Amino acid sequence: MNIDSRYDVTTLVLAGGKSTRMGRDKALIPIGGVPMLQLICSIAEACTDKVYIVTPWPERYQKLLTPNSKFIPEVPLPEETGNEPRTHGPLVGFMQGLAAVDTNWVLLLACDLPNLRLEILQDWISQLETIPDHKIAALVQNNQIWQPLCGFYRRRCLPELIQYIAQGGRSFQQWLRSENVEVLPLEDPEMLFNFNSAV
Ligand SMILES: Nc1nc2c(ncn2[C@@H]2O[C@H](COP(=O)(O)OP(=O)(O)OP(=O)(O)O)[C@@H](O)[C@H]2O)c(=O)[nH]1
Ligand SMILES: [Mg+2]
Repeated sequence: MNIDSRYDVTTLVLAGGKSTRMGRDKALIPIGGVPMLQLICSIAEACTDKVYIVTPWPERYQKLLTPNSKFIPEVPLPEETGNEPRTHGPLVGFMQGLAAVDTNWVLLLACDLPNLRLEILQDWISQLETIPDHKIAALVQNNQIWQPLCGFYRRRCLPELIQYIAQGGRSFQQWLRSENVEVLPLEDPEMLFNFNSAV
């Protein structure tokens, strides 16, 4: 891996979902004895210099914090009323995290990727410098569907993202359809397996 690359990438880990399908907080499910959020942050710390957890409830995860990770507390958007649940989807969480980043690239990760592999992330990071300037993201694609929660975004996509969200957009797929995205290679799709229901 190009040793300079890790310093130009910040990891944002999204941990603000309601785990409705799973029925319990996916971030806390242990994998080999380690809560999944902690596992993801440890892997992220091994390949990027800065790691931020974007969540509306930092106090819930305080004890899991790995040495070089910090919280970005998520706040409701102005149009969200006090009666609504304090969560608004991964795209808004990503936007709020991105606003706090000062590197050119962001590695965005869900908190429920039990098969995440450090060496694959390192390999991707080492290739970031070859991605053409006009591409705002580099993601795995399966059957025309982008895998938005395990891939890279340029920080400069923030103004476009703010605009899309201000217009009411909340869908990664829809937003990405209007952007230039590089396809990331992934031989084994198992790495992107995520937990959604108890099996
Ligand atoms: N920060 C933040 N993360 C979110 C939000 N909604 C979902 N996520 C995260 O996005 C990732 C993928 O979300 P899902 O797989 O849909 O998980 P979920 O929303 O908790 O589960 P469901 O309620 O079953 O959809 C997980 O890491 C979630 O924690 C949100 O509003 N804010
Ligand atoms: Mg969800």
